[in-house]
Amino acid sequence: MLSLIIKSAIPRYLRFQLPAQALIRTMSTSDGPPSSPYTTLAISRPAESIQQRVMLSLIIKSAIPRYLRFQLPAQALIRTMSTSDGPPSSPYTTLAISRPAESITHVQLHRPEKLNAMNKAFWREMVECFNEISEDKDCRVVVVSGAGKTFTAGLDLMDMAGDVLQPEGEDAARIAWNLRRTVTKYQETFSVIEKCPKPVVVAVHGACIGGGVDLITACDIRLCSQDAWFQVKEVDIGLAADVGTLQRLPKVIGSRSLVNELALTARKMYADEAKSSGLVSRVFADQEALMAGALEVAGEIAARSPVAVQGTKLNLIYSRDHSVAEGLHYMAAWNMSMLQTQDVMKSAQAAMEKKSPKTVTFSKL
Ligand SMILES: CC/C=C\C=C\CC(=O)SCCNC(=O)CCNC(=O)[C@H](O)C(C)(C)COP(=O)(O)OP(=O)(O)OC[C@H]1O[C@@H](n2cnc3c(N)ncnc32)[C@H](O)[C@@H]1OP(=O)(O)O
Repeated sequence: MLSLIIKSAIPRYLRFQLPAQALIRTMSTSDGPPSSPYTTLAISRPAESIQQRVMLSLIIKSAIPRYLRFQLPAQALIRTMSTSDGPPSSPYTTLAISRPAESITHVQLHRPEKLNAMNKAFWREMVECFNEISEDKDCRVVVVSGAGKTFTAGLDLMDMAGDVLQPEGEDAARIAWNLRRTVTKYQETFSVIEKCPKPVVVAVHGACIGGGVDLITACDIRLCSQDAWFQVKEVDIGLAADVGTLQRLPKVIGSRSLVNELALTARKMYADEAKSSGLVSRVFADQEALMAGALEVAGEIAARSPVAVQGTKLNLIYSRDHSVAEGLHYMAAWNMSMLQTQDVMKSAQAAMEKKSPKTVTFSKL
């Protein structure tokens, strides 16, 4: 029961494996029953150690969502967390999460010894992570990168054998249904990036293979280092890419012929061609410059009105998938509410005073 409470109390992407005890007694309200953030429910923990109280108090202060929180400071201390079996500073086994600067969340693919190949945990954890980020008011922009010598080697060919090669089911219909479920589930792993209202900047170094291309085409801004290469590898392993590349890449790269060539031949595309074709917007000399560049772009986004930024992302994606007339119609409906934000007045005033948007304080969204 308590483990259920703590699991729901702290966003997973900011959480690491907590001891079974939760610290609920530390919370109190003036107008409700003692030891509770509620007015109609009293919550208590009959026994707990002081150590647990101190540790959990720190975590709760940094990460607890509003519905279980009572007047806490708005600090997020992601770096203080660690797990025994995953990367440092992360509640996940395949992702390392950090906050390199205010309002920026860095999600690093983190299985460097396997070239960040996408195993079953990865497909699940990305969904959990981005769903948390979507709700995290302290995050305005996300940077995605890969740990180790390469961005990602794509689908984990060892781990996926069961799901893909030996799907369960008593007959063809049931096998097919299970496969459909699997593919749909994996599609969500990258669709969550697109659904996340916070812009996602991806920084690619080294190889970006198969599922890696699916991932980056769901991101909003793609940057790479000079050593990066991209490969729509799926035909080489006997399948049609099924988690986003065939749907999104044609909307990213202008040339349909080039998309077809890449997807049908699995040839590698190197950084310069990725830039000239529009797959990436900038190429940096090396990984260090790439990460500095990605964080700089993220910083520019984070400094602007989150109402404006998130509305821009949502409407760009909507317009990509609709006619101009439909996009304009949607935009008008969007801005009939969003133009009422204080952010317009604050930003316009800063512009009139020739000040950077970085000097303006915007409320959380
Ligand atoms: C429902 C389906 C959903 C999604 C489908 C997606 C489709 C795809 O992603 S298709 C693409 C699949 N990936 C590949 O085909 C790439 C395979 N890997 C390679 O070709 C090479 O590893 C390399 C990327 C060219 C790098 O070569 P190298 O620098 O020589 O390193 P290695 O020694 O080969 O690898 C180091 C280490 O990583 C393991 N590894 C690499 N790739 C994968 C992978 N895709 N799956 C699992 N493991 C991988 C490799 O085995 C090595 O591990 P050791 O334990 O050290 O042996």
